[in-house]
Amino acid sequence: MSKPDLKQTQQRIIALAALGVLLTGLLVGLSTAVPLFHTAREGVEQTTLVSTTAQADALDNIVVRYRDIARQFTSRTEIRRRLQAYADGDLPMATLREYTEPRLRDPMGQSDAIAGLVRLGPAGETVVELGLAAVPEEPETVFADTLHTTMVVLEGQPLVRVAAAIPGRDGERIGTDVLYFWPDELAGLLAGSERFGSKAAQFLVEPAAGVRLGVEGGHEPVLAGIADAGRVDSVLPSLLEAEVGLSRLADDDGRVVLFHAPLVDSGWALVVEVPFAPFYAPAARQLVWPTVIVLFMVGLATLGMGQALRPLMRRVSRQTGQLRLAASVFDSAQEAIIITDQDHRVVQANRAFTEVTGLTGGEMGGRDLVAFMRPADSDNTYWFAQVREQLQQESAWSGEVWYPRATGEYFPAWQTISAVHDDAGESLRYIYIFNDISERKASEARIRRLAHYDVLTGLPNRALVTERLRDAVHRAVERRGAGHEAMLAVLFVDLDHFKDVNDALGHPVGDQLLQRVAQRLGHALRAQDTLGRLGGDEFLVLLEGLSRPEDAAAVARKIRRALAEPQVVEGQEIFIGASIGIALFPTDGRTPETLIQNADTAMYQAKDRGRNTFQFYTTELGEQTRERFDMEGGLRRAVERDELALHFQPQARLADDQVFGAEVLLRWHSPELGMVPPDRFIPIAEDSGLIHRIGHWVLEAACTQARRWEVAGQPLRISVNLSGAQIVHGDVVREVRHVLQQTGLTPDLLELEITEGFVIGHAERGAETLRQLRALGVSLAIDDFGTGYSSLSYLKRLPVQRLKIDRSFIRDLPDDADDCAIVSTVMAMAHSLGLEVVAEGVEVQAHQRYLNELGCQYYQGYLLSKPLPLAAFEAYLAGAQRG
Ligand SMILES: Nc1nc2c(ncn2[C@@H]2O[C@@H]3COP(=O)(O)O[C@H]4[C@@H](O)[C@H](n5cnc6c(=O)[nH]c(N)nc65)O[C@@H]4COP(=O)(O)O[C@H]3[C@H]2O)c(=O)[nH]1
Repeated sequence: MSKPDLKQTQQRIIALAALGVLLTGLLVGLSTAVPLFHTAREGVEQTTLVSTTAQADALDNIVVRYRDIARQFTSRTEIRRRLQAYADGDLPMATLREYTEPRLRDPMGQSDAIAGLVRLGPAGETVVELGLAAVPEEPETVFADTLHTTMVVLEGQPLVRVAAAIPGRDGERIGTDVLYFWPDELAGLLAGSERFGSKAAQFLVEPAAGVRLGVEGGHEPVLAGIADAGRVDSVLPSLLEAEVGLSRLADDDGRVVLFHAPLVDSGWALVVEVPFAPFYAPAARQLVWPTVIVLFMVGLATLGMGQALRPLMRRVSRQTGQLRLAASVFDSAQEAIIITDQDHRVVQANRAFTEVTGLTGGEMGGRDLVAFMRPADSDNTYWFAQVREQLQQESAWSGEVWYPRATGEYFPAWQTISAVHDDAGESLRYIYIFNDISERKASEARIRRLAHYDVLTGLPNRALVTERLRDAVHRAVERRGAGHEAMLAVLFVDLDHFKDVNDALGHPVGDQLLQRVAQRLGHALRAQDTLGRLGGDEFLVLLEGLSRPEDAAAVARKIRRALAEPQVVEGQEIFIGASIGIALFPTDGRTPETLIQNADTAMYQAKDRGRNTFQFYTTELGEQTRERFDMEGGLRRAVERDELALHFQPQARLADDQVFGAEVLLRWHSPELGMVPPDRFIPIAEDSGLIHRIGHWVLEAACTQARRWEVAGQPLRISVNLSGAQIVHGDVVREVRHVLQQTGLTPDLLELEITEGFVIGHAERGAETLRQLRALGVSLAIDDFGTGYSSLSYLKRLPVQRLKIDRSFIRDLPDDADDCAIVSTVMAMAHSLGLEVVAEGVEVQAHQRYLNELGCQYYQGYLLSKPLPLAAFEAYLAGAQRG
């Protein structure tokens, strides 16, 4: 309901209530007033009836007197005797008339009321007629009674006529006296109508004759037919019955009340006609004050009710507001809400429920919600019994359930059930509120998966593998505790030269290769073995339930065989080997961390042994690893601590021993480890990335020195060793350019040596970098030449100027035929490519001679000089110049 609607409803309620109070008040008023009015009305009516009856009696008395007068006339003995004689035929009419006339005139004259009289003989014949009188025209009616009273009009005068029978000797009628009376006395009474109220009128009615006597113009009696005065007509039946009573009439002339009372003797009746309104006005007036009081009280009650209703309405308004709020919360809530009865049957469901499930509240109405949803643990058939128990104890339950959608598919939901109790504490309704948590669960699963699985290969990651290893160790410890044998093996698998693949073919190819390797490793292992990826090109295999170390070796061989076949990635055939380190529980470690670390150490040893092989962990290996670790730490600080130094080994022409340059060789004087040979620390520097800092230092120091010699007028070409890592991962071109600019050294006084192994391993990218270096004006030499089987065609594509024959081929010259063949082949090859050759490790003159014979141009070696510190080298140079 909107706010204006609510206001309207409130106003309507107040209006209805006020109307109710008003009606009630009026009803109460009426129920009081009506009887009151009736009583008052009956009072005035009764009073008027009594007056009417009294008036009737008064009139009756007059008529009775008329009748008595008539009787007195008839009873005069002498006159009656004469009439008897006449009746008997004993007296003639004339005599009778003569005798009677004066005797009747006399008494008639004594009463003003008598207008006239007629004495009739036995046959109705007129004996005497005096005053205003006439023989009745309806003898049969008149003579039927001994005394007959009626109203007549003679000569336009209304008169009361009383006909009295004159009894004879034997009681028979011998004559009749008909007396006519002036009705003035009657009219006098009829004129005094004020006592019945203003505008009241009285009528003396002779019902049998159908006439009535009224007055006009104050006292003038008027006789008229009843039919002429219609109102009296309507009470005629009651008048004929001689009843006392009243009638209320309404006609075109208005409303009147007719009171009537009989005149007992004559059969006449008095009818009093009073106009309605003024007659009942006094009765109505009695109602004025009670009505005013009732209305006043009703008004007060209405006002009071309004006041009483106002706070009630405010409360209703508040509650309506709350209800409206609750309804809008119910309908606009994000959560699905279902209200059920105490048997968990759906009463109502909100819009969110429909949105989530696709089912409407109508479809759900009356459904058993417990049967509708499913427990999160589908095996738990008693779950709702537990829910019910908790609802009874705590009135609330929350947990995961599964709901169906309209499509039939189920989804997980987090649900809260609350029991809503009535005042008696009986649970009447349950409110189910739930959220669709399918997305949250999916992302949780995703996060769990990300946290435990490697994205690239889908294999368990380091965390999960470590966890599984921990579990396996735990199980193994328990088995051993129970007296059983339990051996575990951890195989640390590291791909050989994977970095080269990445560098040469790009990361996408590297990633695909890793995926293929993961698949092959997976196929090579049993289902119960664990395979994981630790990162980069490192994989870990966990083997349980081994009975001897050889079982682990067998698996390592299987892995090698699995990888032996070349992998084809994006059309390229890639041979990838793996170095595998094996650590065993319990001999090589009792915690996951130790086992993994020791397998890693063994893997390094396998790499050192020439790669693509496996190695069991040994205690000595552990020591080497520690030493390696210590060395890396020391090396890290070596540059700052100024522990590095350059040694220079002279290079000379074979033909005349003329020194033209020197190879720069790095030396590390570690305060902890003493003098460390480059063969030991350079690989560590490469592995740890320190090679970039160290290489830069060497380049800078060597060029600075060479520039000093150049400036001093003793230009010497220096050969600086470059590590493969510097070429591939660093920005060696920019670095060399920068150092040359910084020192001012003429570029062709700088030669960079790159090992043959590196050049072969990094065909394309390496060649490009060499071309850029060459473009700077420096010369390039391939170091350790002969160890890598470079092909002639391959060499042709590289911008190198010099080959340095590895000293391992020089050492046994000229006695070793193979070495002689290799060296002479290299010489021929170099010659055909227009490359110069430097022979390394020339220790004896036999070497020198032989090489000279082969046409080798340059050499270096102990024969000439060992690598020398700067001062010694400069002294050597000075001596050589002098020599
Ligand atoms: N037996 C014998 N040995 C001789 C003879 N003449 C020279 N040598 C040794 O042979 C090595 C020649 O250096 P390399 O082949 O470039 O081999 C170098 C080079 O690969 C690397 N290295 C040395 N300094 C650096 C450097 O500054 N940067 C890089 N990246 N590598 C370096 O360390 C390797 C070993 O260097 P060193 O121990 O100085 O060993 C040097 C040198 O002392 C000889 O007549 N007989």
